[in-house]
Amino acid sequence: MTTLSRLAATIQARKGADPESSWTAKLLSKGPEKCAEKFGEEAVEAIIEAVKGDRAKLTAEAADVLYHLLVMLAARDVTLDEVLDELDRREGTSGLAEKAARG
Ligand SMILES: N=c1c2ncn([C@@H]3O[C@H](COP(=O)(O)OP(=O)(O)OP(=O)(O)O)[C@@H](O)[C@H]3O)c2ncn1[C@@H]1O[C@H](COP(=O)(O)O)[C@@H](O)[C@H]1O
Repeated sequence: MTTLSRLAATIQARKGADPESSWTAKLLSKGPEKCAEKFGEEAVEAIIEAVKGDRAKLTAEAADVLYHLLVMLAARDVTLDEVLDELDRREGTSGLAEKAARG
């Protein structure tokens, strides 16, 4: 199992858990909208560090982004495997070719 798939499994296991027992359970208990808002906040924090160019802070913020992305997906019952399948489907297709095909 990769780090990301282990984290996704942990997050999945937190669904329905006592909100007082874990940060993830607490966030999930607030609903998908709150999870999405939190993801947005973490993404903005990562953007700020990317613009500033601080590698260590960007690394930490990127970890927050990945965690909060997985929580947001779990809140809407989208699995990491579904996202990875979509990436697999795109593999080998140039981004430029895909954009051109869209017209
Ligand atoms: N990777 C993470 C992770 N990254 C960030 N966070 C938490 O996300 C929160 C977001 O930070 P903020 O500073 O934005 O939060 P805040 O200011 O306290 O929150 P607000 O009041 O602003 O909403 C922090 O409390 C972090 O601890 C995480 N919490 C959990 N995990 C993973 O999830 C697993 C399960 O955690 P629990 O659900 O807490 O058991 C852990 O073992 C980790 O592997």
